Amino acid sequence: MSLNPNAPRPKMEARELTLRYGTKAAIQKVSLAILDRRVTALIGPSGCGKSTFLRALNRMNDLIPGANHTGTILLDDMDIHDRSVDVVDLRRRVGMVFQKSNPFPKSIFENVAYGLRVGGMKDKAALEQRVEKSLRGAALWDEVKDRLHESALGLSGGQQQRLCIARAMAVEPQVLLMDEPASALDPIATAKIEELIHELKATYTIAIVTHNMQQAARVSDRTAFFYMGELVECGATEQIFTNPREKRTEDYVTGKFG
Ligand SMILES: Nc1ncnc2c1ncn2[C@@H]1O[C@H](COP(=O)(O)OP(=O)(O)OP(=O)(O)O)[C@@H](O)[C@H]1O
Repeated sequence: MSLNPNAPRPKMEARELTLRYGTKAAIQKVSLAILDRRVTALIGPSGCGKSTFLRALNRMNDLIPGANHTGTILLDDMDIHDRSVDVVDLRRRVGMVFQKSNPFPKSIFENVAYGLRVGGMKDKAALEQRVEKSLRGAALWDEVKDRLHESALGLSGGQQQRLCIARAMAVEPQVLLMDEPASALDPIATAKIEELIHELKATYTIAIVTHNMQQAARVSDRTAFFYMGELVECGATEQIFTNPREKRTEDYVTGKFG
C-alpha cells in the first residue's frame, strides 16, 4: 500500500503470469503492474517474451492455437480471464497498435469509423465528430482533413501508423498497447509518434514494446526488463537506465548484449 495518495494506481496488473505456446513457456511467473496514465516500456533481447506479455494484456494470445496460461491479469479490479468477460469488450477497453501499420483498404474516414460502426454507431454527425476527435488526438487531422474520403493506402508509412493509432483511439479505450510502433518508420515519423505518445499519456495508460533503448528512455516513465521469459526488474525509467538493481539489466542497457 502506497503512503502517497497521489501515487498512480495500477491500471493493469499481471500476477504470477506464465504463458506457454504448447508446453514451452514464453514467460514465467511475471508479476508486473502497468500504472494508470503512465507509459511503461517493455525491453529485452529478442525472444525474451515482451510481445507475448503485451498480447496477453488484451488476450490476443487467445487467437494462437495451443497458447495457454496460468496466473492472473487484472484490469482495474476485473480478472480479464473471468467467464463473465466479453473479449470484444476487453479489446475495446485495451486497444492495440502493431509494429507494421495495417490500415484497411478503405478511406481514411472509414478506417477510423470502422470500430464505431461495428459497435453500432450509425448517426452520421456523431461518427464525423468522433473521427475528427480521433484524428486530432493522433496528430493527423491537419494532414488529412481535406482527403478523408481518399484511400488510407495513399498515406505515408508514418501517417498510416498515426491512422492506426487514431483507429485504436476511436473506440475510446483506456489502455493502449503498442508493439514496436515506430520500428518501421524513419527518424522524423518516429519523432512524431514519440511526441504523440507523450501527449496520449494524459488520457491513456500505455504499454510499449521497443527494441530501441533511446526510445524507451525518451518515452517511458517506467521500464520493465525481460530476459528469457522472466521479468528481471521494473522501475522508474531513469533508475533502470542509470542505476539498475540487477547485473543483467545493466549489461543489457549498456549494450553488452542484445
Ligand atoms: N505463435 C507462437 N507460437 C509458438 N511460439 C511462439 C509464438 N510466438 C512467440 N513464440 C515464442 O515465445 C518466445 C517469446 O516470443 P516473443 O515474441 O514474445 O518475444 P519478444 O521478446 O517479443 O521477441 P522479439 O523482440 O524478437 O519480437 C520465443 O521463444 C518465441 O519463439
